[in-house]
Amino acid sequence: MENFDIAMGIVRVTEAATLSCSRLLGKGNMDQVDGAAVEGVRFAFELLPIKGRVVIGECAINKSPIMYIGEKVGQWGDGQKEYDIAIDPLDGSILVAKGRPNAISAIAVAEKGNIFRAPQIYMNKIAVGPKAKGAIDINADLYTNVKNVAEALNKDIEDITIMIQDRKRHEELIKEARKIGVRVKVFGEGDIAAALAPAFEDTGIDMLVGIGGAPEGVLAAAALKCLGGEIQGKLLPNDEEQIAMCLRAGVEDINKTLTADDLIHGDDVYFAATAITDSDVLKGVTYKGDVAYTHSVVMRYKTGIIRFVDATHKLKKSMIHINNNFSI
Ligand SMILES: O=P(O)(O)OC[C@H]1O[C@](O)(COP(=O)(O)O)[C@@H](O)[C@@H]1O
Repeated sequence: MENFDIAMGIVRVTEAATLSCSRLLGKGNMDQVDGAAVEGVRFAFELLPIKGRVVIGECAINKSPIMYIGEKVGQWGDGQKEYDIAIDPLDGSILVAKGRPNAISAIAVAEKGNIFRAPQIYMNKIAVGPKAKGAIDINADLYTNVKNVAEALNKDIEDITIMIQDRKRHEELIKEARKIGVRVKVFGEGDIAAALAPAFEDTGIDMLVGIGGAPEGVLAAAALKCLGGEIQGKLLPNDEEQIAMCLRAGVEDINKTLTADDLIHGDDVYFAATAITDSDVLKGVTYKGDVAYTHSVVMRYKTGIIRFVDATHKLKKSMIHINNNFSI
C-alpha cells in the first residue's frame, strides 16, 4: 500500500468515528457517543489494507464496544505491512454528550513495535510548538519554563498563553500561572486537542502543562513529533499496581522524562485527527440537510507533510451514516 494512502486511510478512520457519534451531540449519553465512535472506527478500518494492532486503546480486555489493546484492525491480507495503532475514537466523551468544545477523534500509526505501550494511568505533560522546541524542561518549575518559552518566542511573559485542564489537581498550578502573570486558558476535557494547539501559531496558544492520561500523551507525542514541536511526559503511578503496569510497559525508571521519541519511535509515524466539536485547531462537524462537513488534520513524520482535510459527506449517498447504519 502506498504511504499516501495510509495517511488518507487513517483520516477516514477519524472521520468515520466523528460522523458516527456527532449526531448524538448534546444528548447526554456518554456511553452511546463512545460506542458510536468505536463502531465508526471499526467500520473504516475494514477498508484499510494493513495489518494493524491496537497498542493504545481504551481497555486491556475485549469489552466490546471498546477498542481494546491487542485488537486486530485493518484487513490483515497477505503481504500487508504490520503497524502499531494508538487510537482514541473520541477524546472527550463528555464533551460530545454535553455539546462542549474540544472533542476530537485521534489516531497514531507507527511500524510494529514503535509505539510505547502507555499504561492507563496519569502522566504529567508539558508541550510546546516548533519555535519553543528545546526551551522546556518538565523537571524545572513553571516560571523557568514560561521564561524560556517567552524568550524563544520573543514574547513578554504576560503574553504567553497556557492551556491547563480544569481539575482540582491543577489548582496550585493555575494559581502559580496567574501569579507569574501568563494568560491561562482552562479547558474541561480533551488534552490531545489542547496539546496540538501550541504547534499552530494562529491559535495564540504557547504551551500545555499539567496532568492527563498517559495514552493521550502518546497520541499527542505522535502529532507533536510530526509537527516539529516538543512534548515531555512523566508517568505518575499512584500505587503498587500502577507501578507494576509501568514496569510491564518497559519503564524501569518511573522518574524518567519521556520525550516524543520515547513515546513513539522511528520515522514511519502518522497522526490524524478529526474534530467532533470545535477546538483551537479544527472546526467541529456541521450538518446542512443531508450533508455533513468534517475538518481533519493528517501528518507524516518522514515527509514532514501536514494536510488539512475538509470533507463533504453526502450522508444518504456515501459515508458513515448516523446510528451505525453504515454504508460507503
Ligand atoms: O478526566 P481525568 O481523570 O482528569 O483524565 C484526563 C483525561 O481525560 C480526558 O480529558 C478525556 O478522556 P475521555 O474521553 O476518555 O473521558 C483526556 O483528554 C485527558 O487526558
